[in-house]
Amino acid sequence: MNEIDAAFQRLREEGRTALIPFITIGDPDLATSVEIIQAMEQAGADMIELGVPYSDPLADGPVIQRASERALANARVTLADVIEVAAQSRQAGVKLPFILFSYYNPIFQYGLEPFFELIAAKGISGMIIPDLPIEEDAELRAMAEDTGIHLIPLVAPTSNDRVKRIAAKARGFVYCVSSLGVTGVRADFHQGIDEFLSTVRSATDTPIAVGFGISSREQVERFSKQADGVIVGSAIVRKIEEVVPLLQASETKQEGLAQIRAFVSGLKG
Ligand SMILES: O=P(O)(O)OC[C@@H](O)[C@@H](O)c1c[nH]c2ccccc12
Repeated sequence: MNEIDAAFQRLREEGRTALIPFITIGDPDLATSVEIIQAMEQAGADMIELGVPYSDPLADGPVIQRASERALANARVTLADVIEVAAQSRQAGVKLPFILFSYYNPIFQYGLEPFFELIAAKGISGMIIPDLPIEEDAELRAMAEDTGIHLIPLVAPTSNDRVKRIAAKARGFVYCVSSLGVTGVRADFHQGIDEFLSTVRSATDTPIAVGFGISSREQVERFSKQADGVIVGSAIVRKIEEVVPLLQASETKQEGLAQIRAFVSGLKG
């Protein structure tokens, strides 16, 4: 069974909602990313989105754009580097299911065949490709199905009649975007969010998770009532940005990691 499916089954049995952090790999460097992933698991994350830094992150707000710039400036982080960080984290004892998060271009440049060989070999359980719409994903979807690695689709409140088509093919979970626009911490969400989540829920038996703008325990609790998972990216990436100076000095690195751990565990209450 795919690790993402197993995680959701276990969470359902425990009556819990998945906490799914997103972090940009290579921010501030590749070795520290392994330690941040370990901190996420210690803080209670249930699976994790591993972001491939990209030069043109069109769907990202300023926080994640800056994280990508730091990663690309410090270490010129490639797709293969991100996948290697996942493998190193597994070797270090991290049990979390890994979801590779990448725009389509780095995957296309790498080549679909070698890409799937690599992620299958390195223990990636799912992938999210925000700029690959269902209308154009047939070839990649077929390869994902063959390898048993879940292609996790995004649906937005404006997806309307596409929701059913997207949800029907979903694997792993359906990523329900809570608001229009780019990623980034928000005080409120799309006004029709509750009806939207009900629509997605009724369109599939696949778990649904909500992301975009979520940054507090209250917001996590709010969405835990309607979804099987909650995704938090920018708020965590912003905390990492705040503690980068601590992470980059050996005598304060543990303090930096402790602050990240405290922030993420605070989301779970
Ligand atoms: O950052 P936020 O507002 O917490 O949203 C999650 C988001 O970071 C993560 O899932 C993500 C990062 N980049 C994206 C681009 C498109 C959709 C989703 C994403």
